[in-house]
Amino acid sequence: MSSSSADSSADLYGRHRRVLPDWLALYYDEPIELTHGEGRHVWGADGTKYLDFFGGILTTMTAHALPEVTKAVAEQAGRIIHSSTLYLDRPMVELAERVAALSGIPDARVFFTTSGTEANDTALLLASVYRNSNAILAMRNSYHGRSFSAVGITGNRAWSPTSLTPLQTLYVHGGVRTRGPYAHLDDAEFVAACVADLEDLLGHGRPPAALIAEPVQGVGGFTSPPDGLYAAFREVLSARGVLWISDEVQTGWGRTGDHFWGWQAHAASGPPDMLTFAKGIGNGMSIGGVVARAEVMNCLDANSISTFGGSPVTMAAGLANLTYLLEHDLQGNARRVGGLLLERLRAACAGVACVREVRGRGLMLGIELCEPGTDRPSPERATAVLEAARAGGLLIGKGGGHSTSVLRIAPPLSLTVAEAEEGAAILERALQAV
Ligand SMILES: Cc1ncc(COP(=O)(O)O)c(C=O)c1O
Repeated sequence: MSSSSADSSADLYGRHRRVLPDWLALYYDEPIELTHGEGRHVWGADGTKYLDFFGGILTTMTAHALPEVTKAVAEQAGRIIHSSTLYLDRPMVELAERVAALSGIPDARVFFTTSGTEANDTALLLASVYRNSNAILAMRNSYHGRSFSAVGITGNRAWSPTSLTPLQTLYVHGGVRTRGPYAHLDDAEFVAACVADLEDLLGHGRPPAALIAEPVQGVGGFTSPPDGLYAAFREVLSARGVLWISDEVQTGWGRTGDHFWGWQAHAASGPPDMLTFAKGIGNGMSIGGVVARAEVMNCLDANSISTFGGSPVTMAAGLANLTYLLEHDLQGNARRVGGLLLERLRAACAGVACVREVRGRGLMLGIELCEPGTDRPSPERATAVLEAARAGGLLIGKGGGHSTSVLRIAPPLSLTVAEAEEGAAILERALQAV
């Protein structure tokens, strides 16, 4: 079944440590080697079955080993694996048509990449050229990827190892409602204070090309801005011609339940000028991309390609996955089962002293942990709960920016009610144990 016939997972870990970078994040004291999956479950090399509440960091959107996707990939691989953007690529055109129609962006053009990072890099390039400015506004606590430009605009120091960046970034308040200098204000006052900050920032330096924002901060710990904040920002920015880039890498494809895209929760401000996507669309195959108004997308006057972007095999996976997602209304399932799971988790956490907040939308739920009786984040407890959940047969994620004190729950969108109950019970026991 796996390379475990050659050596154990522990030996593999030793080899991993010798040949891969130290900064490559691995979960668990004894990291898990996954060999296969089915539906919402995965199996370790030692035969242990896990209920998967993190879906490969929100990439397994529909289900593990979904037969429709596997078949589409195998059939396309049997025809041609790669042709590059130099030749016509039918699956790419067909997926672009569907994504453009779904995006809500008028006169939309789609450019496919191989990751969320590359998608954001492309959006930043387009914005900079379109506006003739390399100044970018980004939200505090955000995460946008690991390229030089993307880490440069990532407002989460834990993920941004350099202050040297090709872009001039200005960080805007508002990503995190409950921490920072404005934590004591109510929502309306908070919005007003953040807008005043933004206006102040706009008074300095060169006019920014764009603001990039996640509708719900993902790596930052599944935090949503208060109602009205993004709409108020949009009003200030569009009056000055500053573009809005919605980073939908985590929030796209119905993940948040109520909406297909995260930006739709802030719909008063209309569709963004650009949106970037990745993760779930390929159900694990590497697809990323940018959707932009034609005028913005076509502003480049130099040739540009992505050798592997839009590759037929990944596009075939995307088409099959998207079809399944829509035909089975997995967004609706995320809303219903996610709502039940949220309720169940809130009940499980009531009275647990180290739980600061249980929050989220759809199947993007977070449990923030703190030192009991204080407001101090507790990354140690988050790690301990992660380990205890694993011991109980459940895989979850963690996040939360600098402190990594938020348990992140983001199962495949086909999660059943029974599985939600089962996972919540395991988590409840793990929290009690910690
Ligand atoms: C919101 C957001 N943007 C961009 C990225 C980068 O995507 P990738 O890891 O595919 O490069 C991530 C990855 O977690 C993300 O969460």
